[in-house]
Formats: sequence, structure tokens, C-alpha cells
Amino acid sequence: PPIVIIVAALLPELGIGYQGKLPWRLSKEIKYFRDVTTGNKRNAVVMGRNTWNSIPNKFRPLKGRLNVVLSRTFQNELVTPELYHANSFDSAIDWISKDKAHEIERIFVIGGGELYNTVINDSRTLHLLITEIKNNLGEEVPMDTFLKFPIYQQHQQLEWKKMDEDKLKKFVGEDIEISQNNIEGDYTYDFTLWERT
Ligand SMILES: CCc1nc(N)nc(N)c1C#CCc1cc(OC)cc(-c2ccc3c(c2)OCO3)c1
Repeated sequence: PPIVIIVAALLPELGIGYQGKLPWRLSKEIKYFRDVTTGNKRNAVVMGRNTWNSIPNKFRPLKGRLNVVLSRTFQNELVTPELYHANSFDSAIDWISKDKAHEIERIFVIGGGELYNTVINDSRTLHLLITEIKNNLGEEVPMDTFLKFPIYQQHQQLEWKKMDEDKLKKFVGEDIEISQNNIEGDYTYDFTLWERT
């Protein structure tokens, strides 16, 4: 199944976290994340162990999705029907691809920084769903984790192109309502789709 990175990042530095937490609480953004990763058919959400631990207990495993958690100390095993443990990204993808029981439509990589910065360079990753966040007051927001994505550089031979909103709507599915220029607290954010050229 295709691999999609889904992430919310603060422009321009592409900050995504601080001390293992999301630096913001954006309710419509969480709804978008839930709706897109849940979709209509069964999808997988792949995350690192720290991200798993940072999801509030009552929300994990993320419901309606096959949760795959990576840790170098894990054995590859199906812990429950909704939770698979793997000791590498490749062994997780291999298992998901072979596992007929689940018939996974899309594999969403949902964090954290270390996993994002590895998977962005994997040729099997064809799409990025980036929620571009801006701070309204232009103030410094404490961050310690950043995306190392080569997509905002000015040089021409960009390997990633931002798609228009119609393509985003088609990609996530027409029944998902996409509102742009969302303002919540000190933040304004837009949902974007990027394709590998
Ligand atoms: C939901 C934030 C998000 N947005 C986008 N666009 N992409 C993502 N990969 C994520 C994410 C994520 C993992 C994560 C991390 C986290 O703390 C670091 C908390 C959650 C989370 C997941 C579900 C929740 C919730 C928080 O509050 C209510 O329901 C989820």
C-alpha cells in the first residue's frame, strides 16, 4: 500500500514538537488528522514509540486504524488486532503488505521527527499531507524537533511539488470537509498536499 507522511508543522522552520509534545492544541487540525487517517477503508498509522507514548491514553490505539508502533527493542508481533509492534520501518511495511487479514489501503506515517526524517527519503513515500501552521503574532514558539524536508528550498530541481486544493480534496476524499486559513488561538493553518515529481 502507498506510504503517506501526515504532519503539522510551524513555518518557516518546520518545527513539529517540544519536549515530546505538540506545541499547540488545534481542534480542527486533530479532527482533520482523525478523518483523513481513518478514511473509508482500513488504513494503518505508523509511529515511533515516543509518539505512541505522547498520545493521551484514552485515545490510543487510534480507533478504526491499524496502529503500528516502532521500537528497536520490540519483537515483531501483533499485540492486539489494532496494535502491531515492529523493530524497524521496513519490517512493519513488509508485515502490513503481506497481512491479508487487514487489507490496508494507505499507510500513514504520523511521527515523530526521527521517523519523518527517515521516511521522507524513502522512494516508496509518494505524498505528504502537511498542515502549514503560522503563528499570528510572529512570536518565537519553543521547539526542539524539526522536519528535515528538502521541499521549501528555492533551488529549481525540487523533487516535491505542492498540489492545488482540488487535488487535495480528491486525495483525502470528497466527504472530508477542508477549510483553509483556519484560525485557532495564536495560530493560522492550512492543509496542503505535496507530490513527489
Ligand atoms: C493530531 C496531530 C497531528 N496532525 C497532523 N496533521 N499529523 C499528525 N501526524 C498528527 C499527529 C500525531 C500523533 C499525536 C501526537 C500527540 O502528542 C505528541 C497527540 C496526538 C493526539 C491524537 C489524538 C487525539 C489527541 C492527541 O487529542 C485528542 O485526540 C497525536
